[in-house]
Amino acid sequence: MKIGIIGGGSIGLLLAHYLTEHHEVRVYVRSKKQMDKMAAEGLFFEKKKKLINETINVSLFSSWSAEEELIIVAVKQYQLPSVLEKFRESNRLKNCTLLFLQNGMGHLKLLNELNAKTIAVGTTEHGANKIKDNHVIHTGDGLINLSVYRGNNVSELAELLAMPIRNFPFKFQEDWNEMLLQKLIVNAVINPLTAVLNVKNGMLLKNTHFNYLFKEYFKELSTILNISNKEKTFRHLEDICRKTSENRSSMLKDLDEHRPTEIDAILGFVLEMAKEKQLDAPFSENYYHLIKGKEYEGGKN
Ligand SMILES: NC(=O)C1=CN([C@@H]2O[C@H](COP(=O)(O)OP(=O)(O)OC[C@H]3O[C@@H](n4cnc5c(N)ncnc54)[C@H](OP(=O)(O)O)[C@@H]3O)[C@@H](O)[C@H]2O)C=CC1
Ligand SMILES: CC(C)(CO)C(=O)C(=O)O
Repeated sequence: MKIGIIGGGSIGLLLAHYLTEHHEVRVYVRSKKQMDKMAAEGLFFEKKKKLINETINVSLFSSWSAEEELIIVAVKQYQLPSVLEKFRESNRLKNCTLLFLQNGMGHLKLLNELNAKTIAVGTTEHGANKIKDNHVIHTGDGLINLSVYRGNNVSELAELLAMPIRNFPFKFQEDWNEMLLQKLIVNAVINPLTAVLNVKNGMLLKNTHFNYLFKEYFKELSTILNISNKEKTFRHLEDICRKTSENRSSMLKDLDEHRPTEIDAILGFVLEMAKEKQLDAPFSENYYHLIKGKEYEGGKN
């Protein structure tokens, strides 16, 4: 199958490496510098200190013309508007299946107006880190959950699922809302807390004061998001925190590196839900503004 990956960042390059095994893949980047480097030197894929150099088809996204059956969008949530603008200009989008892999749920309302054949959403449980324009490190094994958000022609997703890739599983989920909520709650608790407190994920369990905030904040979020099995979800959250105890969360890293964060996609969405349901959200509101304030200050901790 022909697959286009929009965004040659950590997740885009990770996907390019693994999907090339069974599919005809092309990565669409936005800078000519990155395209030239990848074209000249290939992609360097690193895992557990083993380095592979391979050829990957690469083009500028400005030249994208919806030729692929499956388009995977691997940009950050706040980078979606310019991608969607180009999608809307294409009269061939109706033939494509789009798969969006952004964290959070703030982007869903943006997808409704697209006239693609099928719109799928996914959550990524891998860790990946792009260290150069053509060098990505697979830092943590996981899986990608997929679900259909709109449309009923799932042939491209079925093809993806039917050709298993070693160490890179895809898992189909019936309920997109439940799938995204489970990931949202993890990111909504761990990311803002670690970013405000400037600590690794594990410290939210180890430091009794931070752990108190972790628990109280989960209670607020699980009410706003109407989480049905609160105990099970809380255990899952603790488990992720334990498994990633040495990680600096992506939000903390974004602030460290003076980049915008995905706070709008994550807590912006939570605050909209709270408003809709007329629920108080003191923790969420505070963490939202603390992170926005840090972004404004240039992310200096
Ligand atoms: N990295 C990880 O381990 C994980 C990431 N995720 C989620 O996956 C999503 C992607 O994250 P990640 O890969 O880390 O992010 P990165 O910032 O590494 O990559 C985003 C890429 O998108 C590119 N991009 C932005 N706008 C455009 C455009 N208009 N056309 C073409 N390319 C564009 C950027 O290009 P440029 O470099 O030129 O700015 C960048 O290379 C996020 O929502 C994140 O939360 C989820 C779980 C784990
Ligand atoms: C699971 C977690 C919290 C791991 O750090 C993550 O997804 C992130 O940092 O964005």
